Amino acid sequence: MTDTASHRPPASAIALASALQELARTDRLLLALDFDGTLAPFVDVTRGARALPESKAALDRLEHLPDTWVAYVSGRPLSSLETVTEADEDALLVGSHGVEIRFGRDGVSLDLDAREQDTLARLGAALQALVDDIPDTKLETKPVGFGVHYRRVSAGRGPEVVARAREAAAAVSDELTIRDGKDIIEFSIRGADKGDGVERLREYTHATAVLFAGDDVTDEDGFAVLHPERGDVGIKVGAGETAAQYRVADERAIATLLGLLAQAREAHLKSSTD
Ligand SMILES: O=P(O)(O)OC[C@H]1O[C@H](O[C@H]2O[C@H](CO)[C@@H](O)[C@H](O)[C@H]2O)[C@H](O)[C@@H](O)[C@@H]1O
Repeated sequence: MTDTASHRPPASAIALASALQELARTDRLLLALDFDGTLAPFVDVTRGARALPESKAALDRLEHLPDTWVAYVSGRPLSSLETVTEADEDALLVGSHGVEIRFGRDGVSLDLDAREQDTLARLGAALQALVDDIPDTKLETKPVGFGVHYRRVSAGRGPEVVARAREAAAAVSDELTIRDGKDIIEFSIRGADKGDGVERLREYTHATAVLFAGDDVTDEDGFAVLHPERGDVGIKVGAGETAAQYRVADERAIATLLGLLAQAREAHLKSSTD
């Protein structure tokens, strides 16, 4: 097998603990975190998802420390991300897979042109007709696209939903960005990705090292822009091929790591002011 980043087995737990200790000592630390499947366990009702309390507590500690930023990088629309993260108005949020950005009180304007608005309207109509026709599917409307959810569809019928959604979308436009997620297929009229979001965050915070964690295929764009040789740390949550250096089992493991990182960062900042 070729030793490309995505085929290399992620390093051990001991190596990860040591990388986090090193990360805690960086001058300007950015945590850029995927939400669903990384901080929050999956649930049927999308607006009901919340970060595990242990993760939320660790992130609250971290975001109150000097030279430390916590950002959420998600496929969710910003409005939905604001709700589920319970973020305050200073939060750093990247929504819609990198298309929507809200850094603190600076808003975001998408300025869709007439052609984009038309494509969006026709795409919405086509996918709405589809979910109306397939029981237990649901359409999620996003500022630049739509997600067809099929978590509640009976086992084994997912591929059929995906195939029919692809077909319906293809009839509208052949220029869509298509993302297969966990029990969701998404179509977007704009093509930014989570890597763009992480890069924007890095520029905005002037971070000297970045932690990015994610569970899904779309998070691979985030791992791809990391620089491990400069101290960045990428953590894949769960199974699947990845370019991340490290892997953990689930959201609970992420909560534990965030607690350890908060402790190490607090200790480092305290020792540098003593
Ligand atoms: O980038 P993420 O923060 O991981 O967001 C990815 C998608 O998350 C949401 O859908 C997923 O979570 C739902 C709630 O647990 C679950 O019901 C669904 O099956 C999952 O696909 C969100 O609704 C999507 O917009 C995001 O793209």
